[in-house]
Amino acid sequence: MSDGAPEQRQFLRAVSREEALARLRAAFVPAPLGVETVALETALGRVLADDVAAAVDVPGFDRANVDGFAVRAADTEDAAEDAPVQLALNAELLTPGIVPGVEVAPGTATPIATGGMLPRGADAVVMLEHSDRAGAGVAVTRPAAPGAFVTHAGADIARGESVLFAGQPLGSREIGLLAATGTGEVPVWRRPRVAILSTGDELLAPGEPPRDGGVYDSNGHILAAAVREHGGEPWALGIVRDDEAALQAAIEQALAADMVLLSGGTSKGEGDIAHRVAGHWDDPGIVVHGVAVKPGKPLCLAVTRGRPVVLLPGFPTSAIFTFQEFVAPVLRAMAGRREAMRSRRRATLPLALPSELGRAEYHMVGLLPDASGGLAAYPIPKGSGAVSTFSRADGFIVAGERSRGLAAGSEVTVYCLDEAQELPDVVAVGSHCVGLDRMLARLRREGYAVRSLHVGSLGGVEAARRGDCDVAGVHLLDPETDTYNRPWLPDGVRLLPGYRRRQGICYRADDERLAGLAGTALQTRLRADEALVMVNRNAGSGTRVLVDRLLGDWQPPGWGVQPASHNAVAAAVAQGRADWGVTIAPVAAAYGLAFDPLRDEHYDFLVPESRWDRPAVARFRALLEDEAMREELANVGMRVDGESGE
Ligand SMILES: Nc1nc2c(c(=O)[nH]1)N[C@H]1C(S)=C(S)[C@@H](COP(=O)(O)OP(=O)(O)OC[C@H]3O[C@@H](n4cnc5c(N)ncnc54)[C@H](O)[C@@H]3O)O[C@H]1N2
Ligand code: MOO
Repeated sequence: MSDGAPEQRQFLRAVSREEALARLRAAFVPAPLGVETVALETALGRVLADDVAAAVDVPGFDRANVDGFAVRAADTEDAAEDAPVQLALNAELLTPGIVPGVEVAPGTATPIATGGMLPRGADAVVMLEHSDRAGAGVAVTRPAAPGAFVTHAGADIARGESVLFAGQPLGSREIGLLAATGTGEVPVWRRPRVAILSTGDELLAPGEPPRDGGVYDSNGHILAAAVREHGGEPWALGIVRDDEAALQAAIEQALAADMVLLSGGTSKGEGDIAHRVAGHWDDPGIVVHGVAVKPGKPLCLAVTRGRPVVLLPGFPTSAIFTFQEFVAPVLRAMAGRREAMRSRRRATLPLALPSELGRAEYHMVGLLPDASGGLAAYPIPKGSGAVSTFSRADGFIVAGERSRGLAAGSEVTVYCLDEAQELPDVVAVGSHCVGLDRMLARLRREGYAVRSLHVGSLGGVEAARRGDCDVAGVHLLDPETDTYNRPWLPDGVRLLPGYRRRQGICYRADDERLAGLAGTALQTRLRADEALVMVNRNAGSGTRVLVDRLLGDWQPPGWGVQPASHNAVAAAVAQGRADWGVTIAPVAAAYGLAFDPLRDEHYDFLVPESRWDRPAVARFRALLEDEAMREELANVGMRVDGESGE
């Protein structure tokens, strides 16, 4: 473009994951960066750069394994309970660390402690329990075979034996081995230094006060921690503004590292400048821009001055997912580590999962033990723009480039992100609610292991039907019967009445057009003033039914804006994108908005019959009757008094 407008370059042809990895490897062959020697105390997590052979035997001498007497086995051959063999005691006591000075001659014995060094002449130890000490002698009541209760020198680790090999990551167990062989320092691979930059004018460092339009830099921090987990040394360079010169300077500084990671600005928007900076390099510079995977399409892989420079997408789940899939293997190789193998599990997919043709789609899932002893994989319905998607998932499933999606009930392979979860005492799924959060927090404090997964009300209904959860929190309004939740109750599932959340109209308390108005007066004003903009709710939500009733045929300005959560409505009003909307009282309060009640929404729990009497579920049910709990719920705006469930 010539008019000064930012250039909008097309992505290079989006390549497959395999092709992207192959191109990167063609331009950069990852290898360990050099050796350094570190003290054993600081070796945890490092990777051995050389084999380590034992310089000593372990044990270093023939060692007694019990408290007793060092003897010649042959002397004890005829010993018996009723015919003990008498041995004369030598005048020394062999505690650990004492080098014996007296030979065990035939007919004699030397007192020895566990860990003591066997003296010349002795070839066995008689346990204290099989002897009677009498004056200057000892009566042995059981024969000892040669070698009894003795560990010979080098039996544990022999001098010269290789105890650990190059490439071995050092955990506590390896450190124990090294210490036992007297190794005080170890050769390890140098940790690759990875510079990490986050780009975007909107970014705030965690700890800074929030501001309108601000976004906390989560990518920089999750990446730094992940770099460390894979054996690198993060070099956090913080936030760079969307300014080409500033970014260029920051990258120049960052290239002192062994690898550079940037996130944000990979896509095609006007502020997306990172790839433009990388576009100037030709040594070889960008090798991949665009990968046929979701999340991660805009990933950009470059190599300059012999270093990989990776431009990760700004969306948090895309950023960390592409880091794990494309960058971590390279980083590990540079750290001297092998590629990590993800453990896999088979699971059933309870809900259908549509998928785009042409991109391999990675769907994050939460795993729940199902009724038949297997696992159910619940897709986490937030997209790659969400931070919580990757951070809360147990693993992911893959729908290939040619897949249009997976049917409900499919058997799937789940690639696990973490090692096995603790088996929970109580599994809560469904729609998220701060009231439920408080109840689960209480259960946790009481010692129950709680697992909660936010899969929406309909996901909750399905989980309850399949028996994959203990309680499913739902708030579904059937407009035909004007009833909450009960119409969705599957066979074999009970309804546990929960609490009610007051719904009503929210507006800014300082909006002079509305201040102080309530009830009919408020609604009349909303209709009268055409400058007042509403924010609607998504079709299918219980709140939308309420909004539709409130509006009738009227479609005020803002009607088309239809977010899917109570919080989004309150945020739109608080931030001035709209002037009023319908939300629940606790959310309106959290945003400091005025609130005029309309009716109550019922938030209830679906409990599979088979789980009703489980101790944790019984406790959960009891909590709804508990005075202190009710007070806590009331404090966050939940109404637990009176009838519920209808
Ligand atoms: N017209 C198109 N738009 C987009 C496309 C496309 O193909 N055509 N691709 C979409 C996809 S897929 C992704 S993924 C994103 C990637 O966007 P960018 O890499 O350019 O990232 P930004 O625009 O800078 O930010 C996106 C989003 O992420 C937030 N962000 C950025 N950095 C951080 C950080 N360090 N910590 C937390 N959050 C961060 C940022 O505020 C934005 O909300 O592009 C789509 N668009
Ligand atoms: O492909 Mo983007 O990385 O989905 O979010």
